Amino acid sequence: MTTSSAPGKVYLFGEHAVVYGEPAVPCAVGRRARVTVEERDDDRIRVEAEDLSLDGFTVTYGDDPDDADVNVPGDLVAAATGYVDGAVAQARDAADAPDAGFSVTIESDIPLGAGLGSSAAVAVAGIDAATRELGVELSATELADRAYRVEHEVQEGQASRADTFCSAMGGAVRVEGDDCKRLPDPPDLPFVVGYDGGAGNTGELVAGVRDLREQYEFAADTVASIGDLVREGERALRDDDVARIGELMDFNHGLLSALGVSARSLDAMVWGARGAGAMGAKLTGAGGGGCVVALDESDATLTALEYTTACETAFRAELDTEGVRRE
Ligand SMILES: Nc1ncnc2c1ncn2[C@@H]1O[C@H](COP(=O)(O)OP(=O)(O)OP(=O)(O)O)[C@@H](O)[C@H]1O
Ligand SMILES: C[C@@](O)(CCO)CC(=O)[O-]
Ligand SMILES: [Mg+2]
Repeated sequence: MTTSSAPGKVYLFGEHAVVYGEPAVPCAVGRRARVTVEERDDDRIRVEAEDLSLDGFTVTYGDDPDDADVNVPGDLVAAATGYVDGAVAQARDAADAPDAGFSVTIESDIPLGAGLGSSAAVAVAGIDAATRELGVELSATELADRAYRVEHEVQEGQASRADTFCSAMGGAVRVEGDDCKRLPDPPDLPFVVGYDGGAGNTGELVAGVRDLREQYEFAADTVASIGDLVREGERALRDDDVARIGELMDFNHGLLSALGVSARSLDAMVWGARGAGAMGAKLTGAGGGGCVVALDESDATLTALEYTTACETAFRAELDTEGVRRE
């Protein structure tokens, strides 16, 4: 039996634009998905996940999708297992064990579909645990690449390397196309996260921006403007200028909102944070619902979010400098 964990992330800047080759800077945070894998005597996959919004599920399936033994409504099986299935396929490929069967258990404190990179964390930790269970040790770079391939497939070709590279490496990273690098650990960024209890579907939200970008030149210009903003944000990071980082986060939220990926709840939390004196606040990840990230050294934003109707829970998040971890 083998267990690995990997962190979730928040975006300082650049989500969605990074899918079209612009730069992005996500930061790993101290919320993790833990995946335990045990090889089976048969070629079936059994997935047990207790932390899903579905109040947990157990799914056992083989190559024939009709023979799945599930305790969740059938239409949720793909949603619940897509990334795990992809991770298993990558592990079988890496270990040249096409018929390996696994029992997979997932525990996670990363809310699903909330913009904190739960899919990337599950994919990274799942590939690492399954390959090590088969006696293969992959580097963090290869794990990131294989996990990217999972997201790219599940999201039907609409994924960047940002989430999975960040989850594999930890810390703050810069991703632009295939160019992925770990940045020097940024200054002490006082992250506060607000969560509306909802979720967005990354594949659908990314498709919406793709369609806008194809339909309107000014939408493509908006995506390019996010790229310019990220390059300015990198200068602010190098200068340890947290106030300017916050200003750019505010601006980034406005551009994402123009691209249609914010939501009433996310805007309410962003304005609640700003009203409390946060240095900056923006949605994080795919959007559509889920989380916002704000910068505030005081507890004012945390308190303001707790009293914001749209916010189900608010919490502080710390930069996690460790990526995938062998438990
Ligand atoms: N604890 C878990 N157990 C099993 N599958 C999970 C778990 N957490 C996430 N997943 C998988 O990841 C999917 C959510 O991924 P999605 O990309 O839509 O959101 P996210 O990664 O949380 O947010 P974002 O991509 O915006 O950062 C779930 O539908 C499920 O397939
Ligand atoms: C929306 C997006 O940019 C980030 C999702 O967390 C998608 C991706 O980069 O794969
Ligand atoms: Mg995701």
